Amino acid sequence: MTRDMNEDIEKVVFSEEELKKRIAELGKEITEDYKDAEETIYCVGILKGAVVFYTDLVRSINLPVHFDFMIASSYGNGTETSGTVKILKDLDYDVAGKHLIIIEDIIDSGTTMNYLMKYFRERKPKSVKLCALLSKPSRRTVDVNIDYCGYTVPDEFLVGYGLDYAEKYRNLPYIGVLKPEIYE
Ligand SMILES: O=P(O)(O)OC[C@H]1O[C@H](OP(=O)(O)OP(=O)(O)O)[C@H](O)[C@@H]1O
Ligand code: HPA
Ligand SMILES: [Mg+2]
Repeated sequence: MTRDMNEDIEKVVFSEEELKKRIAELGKEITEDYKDAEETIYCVGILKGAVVFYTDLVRSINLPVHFDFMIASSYGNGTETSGTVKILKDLDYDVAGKHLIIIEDIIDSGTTMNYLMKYFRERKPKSVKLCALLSKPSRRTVDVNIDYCGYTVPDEFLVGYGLDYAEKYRNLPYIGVLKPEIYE
């Protein structure tokens, strides 16, 4: 078995350079939208998938923001959602009256974010918006409103840039499609 992850990739969907450019645009848009906000802005990353996108995005937002994270998981080791969202780590802060920007890697079936959005709204923030790098609308089973979306993607299982298959490939610097023999 090779240790070179690149050999498991059928095609690159978004290169490192493309991601960098698009994330800079998202950061600029967010900076503009929140430039007059008076209350604290919390950037909430949904671990583990969002970790790579989160660190790049927050550095392209030119405003003071606070960091917080949730750990949520629903996929286990497969390519299909289990349908049940497990919260493994809650927010650290009381976010009532604050602005929340939820940062997520991908909205696929929508199960995770539909569940988490209800959870965030119950915490009575001043506002809550969602920034997702990727959206796969063809797979949606529940509605999710995405305020800032990096790219709309077709129905393919993607890896890299935080996205995993059975915990692997998260540290690829680009987003790609796995060769079918890897997960069949
Ligand atoms: O729209 P959905 O169908 O719910 O899929 C999207 C979610 O699935 C993945 O997380 P996963 O549960 O695999 O955990 P991870 O972030 O640790 O990879 C991904 O990071 C999203 O959080
Ligand atoms: O396409 C995907 N890749 C990795 N993890 C995911 N979780 C939901 N969709 C995906
Ligand atoms: Mg996730």
